[in-house]
Amino acid sequence: MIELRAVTRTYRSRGATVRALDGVDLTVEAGRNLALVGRSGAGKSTLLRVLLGLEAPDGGTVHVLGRPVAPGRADRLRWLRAAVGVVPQDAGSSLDPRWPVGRSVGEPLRLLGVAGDHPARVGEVLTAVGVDPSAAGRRPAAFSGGQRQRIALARALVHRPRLLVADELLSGADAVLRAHLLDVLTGSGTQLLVVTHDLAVAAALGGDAAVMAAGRVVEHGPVAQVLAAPAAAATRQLRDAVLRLPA
Ligand SMILES: Nc1ncnc2c1ncn2[C@@H]1O[C@H](COP(=O)(O)OP(=O)(O)OP(=O)(O)O)[C@@H](O)[C@H]1O
Repeated sequence: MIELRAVTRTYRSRGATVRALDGVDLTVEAGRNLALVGRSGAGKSTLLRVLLGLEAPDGGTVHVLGRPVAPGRADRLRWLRAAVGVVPQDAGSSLDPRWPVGRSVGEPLRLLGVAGDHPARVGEVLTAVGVDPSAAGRRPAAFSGGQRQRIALARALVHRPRLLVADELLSGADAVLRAHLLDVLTGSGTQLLVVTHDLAVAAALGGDAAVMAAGRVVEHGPVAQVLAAPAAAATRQLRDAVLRLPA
């Protein structure tokens, strides 16, 4: 599904050089859920931007479904947009405030030229994420932050992508909403790539975890194994920081 080889991305800001990606190698087989875990600044969002063809790496290669990914004209990346649904960071604010939410959710169907009854599919996917489809005519301001997150998730799932990429979708959510969103994600039948700084979220997703630190993937394996015997210092640090309720 995903193959990154020796991917580097350097930023220069105010005279300083930041190696956001410092030789990333990552292979994700089709059908395996992945949590991309790391502290703030580890390079997770940069990796996603490169993976989604939003930004070019300075070096290395990026393939999705065996096809090379590079930034370019929208029509050249249509296959990638069809294959990958994206819930952006700050998902609740990603909806157009002027549009009824049903229009935002249905937009990928229109842009990708998906055949079928669009309003029916929008209603179906809103129901799946726990939003009453009869509210599809309202604008985002009429919904709570949590509901807007659900709607952004519906928009990412509406065209039945092969892979769903969610950047920190679960971190901002309250515990009950988080549990619900996890159920929706794991029940969607779509392969998942979830970015999180919380190993507890990775554990709840099951599947694999790839841990990033200082622009590299320092550990990658089944999440149970990563948690039981973390090989990298960065993983141990994240594991020891997971909040636990007192007994
Ligand atoms: N456009 C940019 N210009 C300059 N530096 C950048 C830019 N984007 C990212 N960086 C730097 O690259 C490094 C990696 O950032 P990135 O956002 O990928 O990390 P992250 O793991 O996603 O962090 P967070 O969890 O806080 O979103 C950081 O040091 C960041 O400051």
